[in-house]
Amino acid sequence: MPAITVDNLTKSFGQTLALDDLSFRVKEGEVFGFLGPNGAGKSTTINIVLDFARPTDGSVSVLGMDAQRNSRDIRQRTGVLPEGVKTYDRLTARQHLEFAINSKNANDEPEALLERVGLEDAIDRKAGGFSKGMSQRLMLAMALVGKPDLLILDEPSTGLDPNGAREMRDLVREENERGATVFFSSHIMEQVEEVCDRVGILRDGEMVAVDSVEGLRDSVSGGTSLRVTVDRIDDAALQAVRSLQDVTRATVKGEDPPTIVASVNGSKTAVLSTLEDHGIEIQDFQTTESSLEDVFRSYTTGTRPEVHAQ
Ligand SMILES: Nc1ncnc2c1ncn2[C@@H]1O[C@H](COP(=O)(O)OP(=O)(O)OP(=O)(O)O)[C@@H](O)[C@H]1O
Repeated sequence: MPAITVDNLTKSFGQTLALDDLSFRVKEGEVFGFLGPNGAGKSTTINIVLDFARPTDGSVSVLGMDAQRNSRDIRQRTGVLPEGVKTYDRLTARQHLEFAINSKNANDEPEALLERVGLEDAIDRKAGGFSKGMSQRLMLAMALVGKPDLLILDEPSTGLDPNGAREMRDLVREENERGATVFFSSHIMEQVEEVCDRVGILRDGEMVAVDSVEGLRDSVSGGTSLRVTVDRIDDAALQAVRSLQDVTRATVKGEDPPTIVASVNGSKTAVLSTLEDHGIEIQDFQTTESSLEDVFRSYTTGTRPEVHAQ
């Protein structure tokens, strides 16, 4: 049973079509990164999953239950970090957690939870004096209450410094190892790379790709750039490289010594052996993965790519 099933979901706000017949699944036990540029519809989707907003059409089921009819039961088993941190100025960190623990009938210790998010020293301070990152950490600690089966985190790294962002990734991993399914949104591809089993890319309310980060990289043409420094190059050798099945492009940069820059989707050794077969001596070579920025850009700007889904 998937942890989240979104079927043909549509949401309009007046003339704005925020979600357009959106369908996808989040498998039980996986970390699923929900990516998209500003305004793509990530928060709208999450709000419908949590029944904070109602769909115009379509349906959502969470942990096998209908998102609208069983929202109370779903929330008991789900930890949520909503978009836009809202803490209560007059309550301390401890009081925030006591509130969350009571409402979930859980038996967690506030100290232990705050320690996990690096906020133990501020346990008896009022949240009104917290920085953005501290508030975000507190909200995250609240999401962890009751060992939820599903964690839904909307832009969890907002307001966190690089250390905080790394700790956030560690927490996601720990929770996943405990058995929780994690669904989190981000508009920064790099943030999802280390922790996500799969990534879904949303654009204008439609899913344009669902795959592993590796798979997404491979799907973008010229996924890897190979640079080969050689003693010399001739037309025949260059044409032979260009005609290889896995090579989408090959150019020569520099003269002394020349460097061949090739976009390769598969085997890189074929490029090297083809050059050697033409009597060309390889002095050095290196490969560069296309950056995740490139992948994200290729799916979210310009003309729409073919849907690449698993
Ligand atoms: N309450 C609302 N009223 C009107 N339009 C809305 C409302 N909520 C969202 N929208 C519109 O729906 C679209 C999707 O917005 P949404 O907040 O879901 O995007 P997002 O992917 O979460 O963006 P961001 O990364 O900026 O948070 C946008 O065009 C937005 O203006």
